[in-house]
Parts: sequence; C-alpha cells; structure tokens
Amino acid sequence: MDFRISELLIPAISEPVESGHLAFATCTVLVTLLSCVFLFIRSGTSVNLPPGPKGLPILGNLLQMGSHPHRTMTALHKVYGHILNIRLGCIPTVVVDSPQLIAEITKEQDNVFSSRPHMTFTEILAYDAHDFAMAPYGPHWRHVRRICVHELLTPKRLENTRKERIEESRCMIMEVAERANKGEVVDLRDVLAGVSMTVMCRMLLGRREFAATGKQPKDFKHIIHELFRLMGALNPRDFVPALGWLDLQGFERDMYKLRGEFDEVLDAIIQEHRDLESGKLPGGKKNDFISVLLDLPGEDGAPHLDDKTIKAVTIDMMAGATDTSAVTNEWAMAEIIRNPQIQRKLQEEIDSVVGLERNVEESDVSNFPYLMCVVKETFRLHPAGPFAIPRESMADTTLNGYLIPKGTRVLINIYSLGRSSETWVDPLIFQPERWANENLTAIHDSGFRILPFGNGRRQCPGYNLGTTMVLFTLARLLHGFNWSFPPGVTSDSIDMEELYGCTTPLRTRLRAIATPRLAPHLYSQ
Ligand code: HEM
Repeated sequence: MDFRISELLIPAISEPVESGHLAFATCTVLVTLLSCVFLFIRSGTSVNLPPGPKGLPILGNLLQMGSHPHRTMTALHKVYGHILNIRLGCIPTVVVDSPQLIAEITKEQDNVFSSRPHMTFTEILAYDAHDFAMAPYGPHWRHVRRICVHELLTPKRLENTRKERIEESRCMIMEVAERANKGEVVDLRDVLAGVSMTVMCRMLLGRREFAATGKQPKDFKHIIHELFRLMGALNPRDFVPALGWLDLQGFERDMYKLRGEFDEVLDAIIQEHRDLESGKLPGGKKNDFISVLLDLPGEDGAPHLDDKTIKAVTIDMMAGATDTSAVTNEWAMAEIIRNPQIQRKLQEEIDSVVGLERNVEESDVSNFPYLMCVVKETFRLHPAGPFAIPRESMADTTLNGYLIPKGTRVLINIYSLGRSSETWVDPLIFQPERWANENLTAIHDSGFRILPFGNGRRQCPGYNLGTTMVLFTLARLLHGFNWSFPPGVTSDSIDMEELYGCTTPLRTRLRAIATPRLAPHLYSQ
C-alpha cells in the first residue's frame, strides 16, 4: 500500500471534464468528505469501537500501512490487542488475528459477516459482481456458489479430471529433468506457476492455454499476472471515492483494458464450445467446466447462466486456484531445500509407499502424513494470502463487547494468526513435527489456529482440489529429484522475505538445482 500523498492530493487532470461530470464529481467529493469527517468525529467520541491508532481526516490510517500492511497490522495487534479498529480512507475497518475472534466471525456470527465489500475490481473484472468470490451475500452469490460446488468441484468431477492433472505433472517433471540434465538452475516459481495454470486451463477450458486464436501462450501468462497485480492493487477509489474518479494511478484504465482482453479470449472460447456442441466444429463436446456451465438447463430453452456470469466464474476459479497453490508450493520448497533433514524424511516417506520403480499417483497422497505436516506448517508460517478475502458486516453487532457497525470492512490477519506466540511454541521456526499428533485428514483446523481456506459460508470451495494439487506436485518433485541451492546460496543466505499483494510469494523467486534420483525412463512417463 505505497500511496504517495502528493499523488493523492495534487491530482493531474489530463483530460477535459464535462460540466455535468464536474457537478457529479463535486457532489461525490462533498458527500465523501462529509462521511469521512463524520467517521473521523465518531472515532473520537465515546462510541465503544475497538481500539486502534488515530488516523488523519479523509485518509484515515492509509498512509501508516507501509509496504507490508499485514506486518504493520501484526505490530499494531501487539499494541492494541487481537481486534483493532482502523480507517482506510473512508472505510471503517476492523482487523482480527485470534482464533476466538475468527471463530466468532466465521462461525457464530457468520450470518452477519458473510458479505464482501464493493470494490472497483468487483465492478470491472468480476463483471459487476456476476462472479461469486467478490459478490455480496445474496441470491446471486448463493446460486452461483451452489452450481460451482455441486456441478464443478464435486469429488466425481475431480476424479474425472485426474488424467489432466497427471499429464501436466508429467510435463512438469520432464521440463525439470531437461534442465537438470543440461546442468541448468530450475526457476521453481516458473515451474510451479506453469503447472497450476495449465492444470486449471485444462479443467476449466479444455485446453492447455488461455490464448484466443492467433495468440501465444505468453499472452495468457500476461493476462493472469495482470489480474493478480490489479487484484492486489490498493486503488484509492476504493478508500476515498471522491478522489477515485481521477484514476490517478491508472488502475481503472488497466482494469478496463484487461477486461477487454478477457472478453476477447473468453468470448472466443465460449463460442468454440457452442460450435463443438452444435457440430459446427468437428471434435465433439468437451469435458470441461465451461461445457458443464453451458449445459445447465435453463427455463424455456434459455441458457441457465448468461455469458457474463460464465466469464466471471471462470476468472474466479482461475484466480482462486492458480496463484494460491503455486505460492504455497514455492514456500514449501524453499523450506524443504533449506532443511535437508526434512527433505530426506519426505523422500523416505514417499519411497516407502511408492518405491523407486514407478511414479507417484494422485491417489498416493493420502498415504503421506509427513508431507501433510509440511503443507500444514507452510499454511501456518507462509499463508498464500496474508489476509482472507475481505468481508463486510451486514448489520450492527458486537465483537468482544465492541460495537461493529453495519458496513464495517473485516480483515482476518491470517499471517499474524500463524505467528502468534500465544498459540505456537517457537512460532518463527518451520517445524512440521508440531503437527504430528494432529488429525491430518481434516484440512480445516477446528481450533482456528490456522485458516488456510477460510471458514463458514464464504470458505474456499476449492479446498479439496487445492490441497490435492499442492500435495501431488510436491510429492512428484521430491520423488523425482534431490534439491539443493545453486552455488553461493545457503540456507542462511536465501531471501525468505515475502512480497506483499493479495497473495504473498517469496520476494526473490526460488531457484534451485535438481538432481534426478529415479531411472531415466520414469521421467517421460
Ligand atoms: C492452496 C490452494 C488454495 C488456498 C490456500 C485458498 C484460499 C482461499 C481463502 C483463504 C479464501 C477466502 C475464504 C474466506 O473468505 O473465508 C478462498 C476463497 C475462494 N477460493 Fe480458494 N484457495 C485455494 C484453492 C482454490 C481452488 C482450487 C479454487 C477453485 C477451483 C478456489 C476458489 C475460491 C473461490 C471461488 C473463493 C471465494 C468463495 C466465496 O466467496 O464464496 N480456491 N480461498
């Protein structure tokens, strides 16, 4: 959240503004300023809000966030406690980081806290909340989520798409083996992002890449990277709407440009599916998520979901699945390579189940309890996203005796939760063994000590697929290769800092040396 105050306060108006727009803008500015002043005054009155640092009029605490807001909040929790009240521009915001408060928000009062705030991203890239990850709580969200859970992410459908995941993991292993045989360093970020993207492209769209006719796969990577950049961008308009119409940092312009690219690619893919189904194109119907969505029966022969919703849901699934699993895997690999004893123990576990004469199958992963401990420890110490997707309160309520007015934005600080010395012994040490006596089959932690997939109505619908993708990819990489750092890099010198965004990957991409450990023919199977 690197806002430059000069950018916010000295607008650069580069285009002429029509008088109607100017009047509208002036009204917006006035209304926003008045509500900011009201909130500023209220924060100084005796209303029993949670404690927190005092902010500036209009900007609130925005400028105090720094480049790593999750760390700033973690430091603030130490001063003010597990629930803190801040103001991001005009947005009253509550941040929590304790198991008890998270249980309260996502379980006991889930009915109050299950909405999402309206943001520019929702308007432009979620097709005006036609998706379900960013959509407010209500009939549309319920309807689309039900379709995704009951039609797309069912155990049966995941079983039916297993072949795609196995083929893509084989491609990943072949690519790593090729680099290893040439003595090249492997860029694990590229490898891990590549495999999660191609797997999701195949499951969602029935093809290996996202490119429309004539486009190259690199266009797809660009589109997805741009999506993540804009998802993580803290757009001033979302916090101080009065300033947003100026689009000072060009976020809105970039979002519209990206939506144009999505439209081009996804409209072509949807049309291709229709043509395959009607026989206009040869090849027959595909077995992917888009086909399922197009096939859902509507009333009187009309499609069940309109194209806008199909596109918005596709973007949700792509965004929800790819970066989260790739970032989790990159952190896990960094810790595994830093700790050779963990790598050895994992390889012994995998060898004892699989042996050295065949490759790991997806169905093997339930037999790797120590690998599950490593993944849970990664979720704890290096959560894919530092905050869960923001929620918004739908009614006045109380938390720990403090008033939480309707419309408050709620951030769950997953990063701070996993590093609390009140919950964890030696919280900063990566220690998979701490999970050894736990129920490893349960992905969710009943005590809310970690929250990798959220909880309640808004919990991640892809947790089964996500966990499988993470475990299977790691198992294949560790069964196939011994991993070490390139010359000159050591366990102590590797950069273990994170880069802030809606997901937090390692600040420096992970590069490592892979040494094959299986018979050569297994690298092409
Ligand atoms: C390791 C992998 C993954 C992690 C760590 C992860 C994490 C999360 C988290 C923390 C949330 C927010 C929950 C909340 O607000 O309480 C979420 C929501 C969501 N995730 Fe995932 N996720 C993963 C994989 C996936 C996959 C594979 C998909 C889809 C195929 C997916 C789709 C979604 C969607 C659509 C939502 C929004 C749900 C809603 O608002 O109703 N995620 N995920």
